[in-house]
Amino acid sequence: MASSNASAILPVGVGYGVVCGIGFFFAILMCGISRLQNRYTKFSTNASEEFNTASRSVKPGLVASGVVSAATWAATLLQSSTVAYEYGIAGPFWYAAVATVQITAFAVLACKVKQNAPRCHTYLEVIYTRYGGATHCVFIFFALLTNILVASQLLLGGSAVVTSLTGMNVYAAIFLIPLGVCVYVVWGGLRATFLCDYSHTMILMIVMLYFMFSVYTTNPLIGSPAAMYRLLQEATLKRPVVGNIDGSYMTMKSNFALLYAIIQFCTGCGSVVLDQAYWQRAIASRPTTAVRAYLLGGIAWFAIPFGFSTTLGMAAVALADHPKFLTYPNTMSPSQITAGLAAPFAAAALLGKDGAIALLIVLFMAVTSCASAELIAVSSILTFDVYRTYICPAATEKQLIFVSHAMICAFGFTMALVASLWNALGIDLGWLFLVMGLLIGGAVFPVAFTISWRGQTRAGAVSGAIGGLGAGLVAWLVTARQCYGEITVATTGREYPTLAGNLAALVTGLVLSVAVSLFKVDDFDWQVTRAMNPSQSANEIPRPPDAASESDDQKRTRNEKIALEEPAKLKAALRLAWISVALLAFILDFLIPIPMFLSHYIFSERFFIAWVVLSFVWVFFSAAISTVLPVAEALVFFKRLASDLGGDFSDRDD
Ligand SMILES: NC(N)=O
Repeated sequence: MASSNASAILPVGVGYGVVCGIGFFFAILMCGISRLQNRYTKFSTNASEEFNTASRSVKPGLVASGVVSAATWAATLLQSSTVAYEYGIAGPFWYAAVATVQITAFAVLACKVKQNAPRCHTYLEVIYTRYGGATHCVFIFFALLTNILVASQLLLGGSAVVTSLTGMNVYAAIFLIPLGVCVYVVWGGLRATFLCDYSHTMILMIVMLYFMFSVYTTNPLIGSPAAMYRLLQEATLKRPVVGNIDGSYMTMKSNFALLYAIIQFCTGCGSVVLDQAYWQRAIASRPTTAVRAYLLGGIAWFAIPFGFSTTLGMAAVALADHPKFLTYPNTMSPSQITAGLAAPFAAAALLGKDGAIALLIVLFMAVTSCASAELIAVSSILTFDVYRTYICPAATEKQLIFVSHAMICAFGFTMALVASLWNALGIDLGWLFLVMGLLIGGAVFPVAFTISWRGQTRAGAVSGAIGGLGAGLVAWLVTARQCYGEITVATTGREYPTLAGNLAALVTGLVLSVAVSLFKVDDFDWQVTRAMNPSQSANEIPRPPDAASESDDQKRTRNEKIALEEPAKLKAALRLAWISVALLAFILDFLIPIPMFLSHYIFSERFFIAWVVLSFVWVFFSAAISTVLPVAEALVFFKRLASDLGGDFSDRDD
């Protein structure tokens, strides 16, 4: 089980300090920011449009930072390092390359939702409007399943690390991590999660650079790319990688890394397309900038798993038999590997207690900022798709806000409960990550087609989702039984069963939704979904006219109206999205890895140094997109806020 604390190198108080102290620090900070927002801007957190969609006004830099944050799970840091430890340099590259293309591909859906349902709150509302209640309920199931799997993975990964480094009780960690997050999300809604995303991503970048500079420039145990290269060559001789050419850690010719990439592709399709958190960021952004935000966010996110695990995952390989490694004289056990402990153990070996604390902080930032995105996403589903649709269609603004708040708390508790259940059953992060795609993959294409293909029928959508789930489960269990003779947690978490299940679910969902729809193809009129929620602006609580510079806001509203009325702009954005995604997929998923795979290339020392330099450059570029761009965009706002605050203080002095 992941909760072993034999290797705890920090006192238990540090675990509680990080989880409670930092959690509540951010809760108080975000509550203060929300008060400033209510006082000095026209956006009130007491309006449900603002609470759940940030008034669809967020600029692309902040959305990009939010995309980076929503996509940065515990797994992004831990699982990517696990695959570096298991498969060598190919693991981090495939992890980052596959998921980056999926995140940027969401730009296409972001554009489609702006074109075809510009006033929806959730993608499920589009399904309800197009196909009615029964189909809606089927997809609510898949949506909530996705959120529960993603959110419980966060807590499972986060708590395993806190427990292993500090000895903190694993259940205490699972329940305390979401507590502070619930407080600030209840207080500030979606805009608070964007601001929190921003601050957490900035800290994450700083700590990541701290690790990178230590490992590759100063640390006495490694200290340079050349030393890392030498240690990885020694590791190849002592612990060659099965399925890699010459057992080398320094090659893209890694059969199991390639298998992993396919599983990652299937899992990632589901966790992007079915996660309301991604749709929410598209919905929150301005129509004409949603595409840019997703392209920037996806490209920026690449640096996180790539940079982090090319550093700490590879350091875990290099130092696995060093006396400072926490498992010395043994190497990591299979359960420690699959729980995601390669990176924490490497951090502790490299930098002792400082490294362990830095790792705890960076992981806590990833877990809490993604948890905030999940909380507000689920709250929107339960508020708009369950409460307003089936329980109280005439709900007032006050009722919607009350339900949103209650659902955030309810989901915070539920994610902790489910994570505790996984932990009690002995299921860890690695298992959940590989299995998730086969449970949700069937619904991926039906959901994507709902917003993008007028021909998909209700029967096509439902049969694709349910048929995909059935096919995924059967392929998974049958393969586990056939390959390993029994169905256990261990055998069902292996590569071949999860590969079979993930592929079966995704492909069956695609084939059934297309084939069944073509049987009696639909000709849906997008005007129906474009007309959804027509009176939303009437729900907004008006802010006092002197509370903000109305001229800016009026200008923005006018621009957005123009954008909505100018389909040509959205068409151009869609073309940009398709071209960028195709180009990125070609470069990252074919041009770079496949020739190296086919030619069985093993990195030379110079090539490895260039690879490491690339990871540094990408992390700096990513930091600029996700931390500098949002501030640059908001300079005008900050100037106005400073003058409003100055005005208030001088009024008080008078
Ligand atoms: N978001 C992921 N796949 O780490």
